[in-house]
Amino acid sequence: MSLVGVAAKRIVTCDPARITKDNPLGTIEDGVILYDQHSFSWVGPRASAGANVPIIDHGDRVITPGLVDAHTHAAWVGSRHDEYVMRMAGASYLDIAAAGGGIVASHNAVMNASEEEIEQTLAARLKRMASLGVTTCEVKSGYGLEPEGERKQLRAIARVREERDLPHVVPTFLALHALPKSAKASRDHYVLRAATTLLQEFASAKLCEFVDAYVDKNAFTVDEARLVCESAKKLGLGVRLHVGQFADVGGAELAAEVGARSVDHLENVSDKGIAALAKAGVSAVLLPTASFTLGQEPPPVERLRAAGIPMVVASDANPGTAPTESLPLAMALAVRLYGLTPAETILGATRLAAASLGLWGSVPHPRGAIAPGARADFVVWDLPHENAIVQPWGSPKTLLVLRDGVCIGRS
Ligand SMILES: N=CN[C@@H](CCC(=O)O)C(=O)O
Repeated sequence: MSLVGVAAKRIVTCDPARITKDNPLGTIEDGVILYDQHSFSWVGPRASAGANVPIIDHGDRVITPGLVDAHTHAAWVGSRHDEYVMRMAGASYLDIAAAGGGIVASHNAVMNASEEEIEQTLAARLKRMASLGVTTCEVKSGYGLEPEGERKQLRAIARVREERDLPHVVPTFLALHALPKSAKASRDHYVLRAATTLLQEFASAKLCEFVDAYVDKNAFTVDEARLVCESAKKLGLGVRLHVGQFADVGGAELAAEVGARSVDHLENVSDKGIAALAKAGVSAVLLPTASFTLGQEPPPVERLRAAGIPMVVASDANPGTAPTESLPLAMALAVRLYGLTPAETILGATRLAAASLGLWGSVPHPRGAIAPGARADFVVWDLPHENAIVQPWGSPKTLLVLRDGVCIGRS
């Protein structure tokens, strides 16, 4: 495979080998990247680059690793704009659910859609996400709720995953999201089936790499989620959990106990929960677009930072609480509403997000940073500095978005 090169005024590598106190993103001024249609082969200052590779010069622009969106419900169909109007008129999450909105509304839309419709809608959505700089995207099921619905969503995700001109997709079986009407009288059976037959079926068909459960007041209990987490671990799947979006019911402690990769949301968590997460090395996936939509207080960022918990920033793309496809919007809100620094936010939407998905670390070709041997996923921004990425532009500012060394988007 032939090597090509790009140069720019700033190359933000996010490579831990280059990060120092004074250079928190491992940025190379006036740098060059050499890559092929798979991975990076060399990164460094222009003055040290060899002369025998063609180099495209992007001048005064900034290049970063491709963005990694580590929490999305992107395989949805339909729209819930009516529920946003209800929310703005004062209805709560529970009022909306009681009126047939919320997760159940998206469940009905998924049940009425064909696998092809879900596939096409997801592919089109991922294409738009790519134009915003996303090169890897976690996608959850969780609107199917019934076995056939979950199967349909996961199969649609698997088909989209094969497409090389879209972001790399990491599929998650969101096993416990809401109780469908059919299961109201048989909750225990519903949970047990998700944790046993369904999980085994989806794992052996390689339809998921992770399992997820919504552990919260009015959702699922710690004991119910534990059943799913333990089966997932036996099957070699990773665990991510929705925790503390509305109330602290002990989800953080469960995540630590089962060695989850991430706890997501985390607006409500105790000091004990934070200490357990830190000890177990669990990442916190922060979802500022959801708490912005719901008008909630931010998660305890100061306490998470002090405990040394890796903070990931994700879009939570879903039609209800985070009606957006934009990870850059979530990044802007992480800075404006949560008080993350721009550097924390950029790391949280690249290498730390990749690590929470098992894509950084001791894997053959990691994603999430610009470093020799890593997958050639990067973005040439039509911006002069990485700090401009976290301003609320509301419009894409990418010049080129490459996954595995191939262009998958531009604005
Ligand atoms: N909290 C649960 N799940 C989603 C909301 C899904 C929905 O409202 O459709 C979330 O991550 O915010």
